[in-house]
Amino acid sequence: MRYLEFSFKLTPQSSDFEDVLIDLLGEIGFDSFLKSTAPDEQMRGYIPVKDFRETDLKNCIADFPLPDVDISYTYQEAEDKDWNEVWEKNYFEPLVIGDQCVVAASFHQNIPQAKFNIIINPKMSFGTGHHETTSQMLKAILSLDLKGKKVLDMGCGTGLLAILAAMKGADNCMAIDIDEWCVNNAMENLALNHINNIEVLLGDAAGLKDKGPFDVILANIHLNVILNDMPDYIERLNPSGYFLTSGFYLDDLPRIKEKAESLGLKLITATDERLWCCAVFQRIE
Ligand SMILES: C[S@@+](CC[C@H](N)C(=O)[O-])C[C@H]1O[C@@H](n2cnc3c(N)ncnc32)[C@H](O)[C@@H]1O
Repeated sequence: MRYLEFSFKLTPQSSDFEDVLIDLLGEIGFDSFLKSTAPDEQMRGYIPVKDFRETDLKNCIADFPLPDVDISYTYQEAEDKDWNEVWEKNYFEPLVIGDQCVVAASFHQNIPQAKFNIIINPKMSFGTGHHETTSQMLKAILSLDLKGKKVLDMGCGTGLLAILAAMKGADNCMAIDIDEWCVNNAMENLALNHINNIEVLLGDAAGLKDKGPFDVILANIHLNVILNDMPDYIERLNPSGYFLTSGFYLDDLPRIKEKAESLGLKLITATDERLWCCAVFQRIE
């Protein structure tokens, strides 16, 4: 898939402002980001060429919710083939969640071992475990007993969450993403981890009608998709089943909770890291 690579200059520069911009860009089709790691370095964002509409981007910047932040950008076409190398050289270190879970790439050396060892070749797909939403989802999955459970991972990205669920004993998992690149990358990652009980599909909530039901549904996407598609997800969730969701800010938890409660869910736990929230709900009706 052809991508555009954007460099965003935020003045003043701040990691929190970048997080807010990432959230907004996610809503207009950007699906991968590299935050700045040094003063004067520019944050980068990636969007499939087919999804880019400059008016959406201009509106997004004009409506930026924090006052006194100036945002400018430049862009160029990114070649798919470069990205694995960029990650490999600069960004992707193994993620270690205590002695429970390690996420590493096949090019890493001397990887620490844990109960669940996952290999991911991230390419352009979101979901190496390094984003606060993914790492909180991993921790939430680690806290559940998934033996024999049917799991749905909506917005699977690299497939990382579904892979951990399968390693924890889940059965008949399904992983779905709207982006063909992610679907291919997820299938590659399943093979790398020798997982053969996850079906990966291209699509969104509209394709769920004849699927499931599921005991556990995972959805780390973003606020608008979760609010909009939650009824379709929950229709496929078994009684007492769990809905684990992230991709939104802690400030938006009340909206997510209100929607979830209207669908017969009860909030069990909510965590937050660097403004990002992850919530675990259980179906009580
Ligand atoms: C924030 S990433 C999460 C990836 C991975 N599940 C993780 O936890 O790291 C969101 C993913 O959702 C996908 N996505 C966006 N809108 C979607 C929709 N309406 N239905 C299904 N997937 C969607 C994107 O392509 C992207 O791969």
